[in-house]
Amino acid sequence: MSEKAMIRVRMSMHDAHYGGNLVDGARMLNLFGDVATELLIRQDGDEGLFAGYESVEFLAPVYAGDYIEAVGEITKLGNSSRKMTFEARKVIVPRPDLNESACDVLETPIVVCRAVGTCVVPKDKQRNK
Ligand SMILES: C/C=C/C(=O)SCCNC(=O)CCNC(=O)[C@H](O)C(C)(C)COP(=O)(O)OP(=O)(O)OC[C@H]1O[C@@H](n2cnc3c(N)ncnc32)[C@H](O)[C@@H]1OP(=O)(O)O
Repeated sequence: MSEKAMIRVRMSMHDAHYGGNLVDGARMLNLFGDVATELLIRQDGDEGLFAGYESVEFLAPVYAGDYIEAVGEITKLGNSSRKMTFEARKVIVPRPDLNESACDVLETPIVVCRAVGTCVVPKDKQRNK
């Protein structure tokens, strides 16, 4: 229906929250929020507001040092609602087993999180009618 939006971010030691430098799952929702904002700006010329998620799945662990690509697209346009799907994928991983600075680009990205959610842009703020 609409174009996709994508951001790519490296998880830092600041993002690590649990043992073994595991990153909090909420960090993926933080990325999806920025993807949603871009989708809404492209669709409506407005940042909009996130109303809610109907599903969130954490499918693989994320660690400090991983590069995460978060993508999303609008799948349904309501009057003021915009339903979206999101996917976060791990595309680069550290290789501490080789040495402290070694990293690999993954031939096949690992899907770490999927979500479906709805944002709202009130009618009077939609600028791309
Ligand atoms: C991009 C990321 C941004 C953020 O993260 S912002 C920070 C987090 N979000 C917020 O702080 C938002 C707080 N919530 C609100 O301000 C309000 O609450 C809303 C503006 C989200 C909605 O308020 P109202 O417009 O008065 O609600 P309605 O008139 O009942 O519904 C408007 C449209 O939105 C759909 N909708 C409302 N809630 C949900 C939901 N929880 N899940 C799915 N859809 C929802 C409805 O159906 C309808 O749709 P239809 O205009 O197309 O007919």
